[in-house]
Amino acid sequence: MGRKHIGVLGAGAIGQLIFSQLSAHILTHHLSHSFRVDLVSRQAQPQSISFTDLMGNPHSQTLSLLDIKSEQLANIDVVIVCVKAYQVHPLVLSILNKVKPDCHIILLHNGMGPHLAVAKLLQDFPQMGLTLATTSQGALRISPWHVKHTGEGKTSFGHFCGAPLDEAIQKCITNAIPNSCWLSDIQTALWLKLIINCAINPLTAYYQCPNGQLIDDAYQDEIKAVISECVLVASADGINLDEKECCRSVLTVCQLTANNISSMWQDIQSNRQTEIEFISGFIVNRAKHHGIVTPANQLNLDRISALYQMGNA
Ligand SMILES: NC(=O)C1=CN([C@@H]2O[C@H](COP(=O)(O)OP(=O)(O)OC[C@H]3O[C@@H](n4cnc5c(N)ncnc54)[C@H](OP(=O)(O)O)[C@@H]3O)[C@@H](O)[C@H]2O)C=CC1
Ligand SMILES: CC(C)(CO)C(=O)C(=O)O
Repeated sequence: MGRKHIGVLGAGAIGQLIFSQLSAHILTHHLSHSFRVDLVSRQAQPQSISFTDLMGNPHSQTLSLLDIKSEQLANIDVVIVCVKAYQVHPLVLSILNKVKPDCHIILLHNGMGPHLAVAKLLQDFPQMGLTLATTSQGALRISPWHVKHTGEGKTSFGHFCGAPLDEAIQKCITNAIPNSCWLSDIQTALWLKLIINCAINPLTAYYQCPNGQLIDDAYQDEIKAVISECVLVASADGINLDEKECCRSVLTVCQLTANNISSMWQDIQSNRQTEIEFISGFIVNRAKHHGIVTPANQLNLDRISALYQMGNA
């Protein structure tokens, strides 16, 4: 096997975290003859990035950084796309003709929907394949090139369509990322994460509270209504989830991340575009497709869209 080239696309919080984990693994296990990892960015290029681990220890990672427009994209065997849900489709569209004809694409983001559009794009690239992933690791970008690992958590990967990912690369990725695994059924894991985001993100952004506050009785009716609608839509989409288990998972995440400011509340605070269209919006759209009504998710979609518009008026 020749040296496999992994490109981490998107030098944000999660992209820098995944890049740091992969490059530390390749370095400490002397695997640089088999694997190379580059962070692919559209930003000006520093020599190194800083990474603060969960214990608060600082690390400096020599950066192997490619410009998104570089011709070296043509050497990449697999790209791990770590951008916001609304950035996925334009980014993938912009690289498809630049990477290897059999390049494998891994999407790692919150929310759901972009994979369907990407799978459509891949119909014109029959040698390519698509893997989907979800993570509950936490990362915070302290400055453009300094990311802090803020929470450990599981990362799951699974095949979606096209050619499957080379097993040696799969193994390298799961060995490098703590608590990560390859699942035969990634869809159920993605739906569960989607439901957690539908329940927590819009409510914390609307009520302007940390995740832990949603444990209060005052929020339980709203949370249950959101989850109940999501489970119904998931079932219509062929994914069977237990409503009570979903409620327990949401509660557990609120407890484990009690002091977290959800990504959606952070986005609203900074007047940044949110991922609401791919969280509550995905549920509302799939519900319409199946003729199901989802007033609780529609309310969250409307509330967050209005908050974003107010912030940008
Ligand atoms: N942060 C976290 O703890 C967690 C995040 N997630 C999810 O992971 C995904 C990524 O989140 P996060 O890393 O926090 O987001 P960030 O906004 O920090 O990172 C996204 C990065 O992608 C870059 N980017 C966007 N479009 C392009 C493009 N066309 N070409 C090159 N680079 C591009 C952005 O560049 P620029 O800086 O120039 O805009 C930015 O650096 C989201 O879906 C999020 O919800 C999931 C779990 C935890
Ligand atoms: C799980 C949760 C809600 C943690 O904050 C998250 O994924 C987010 O903030 O986007």
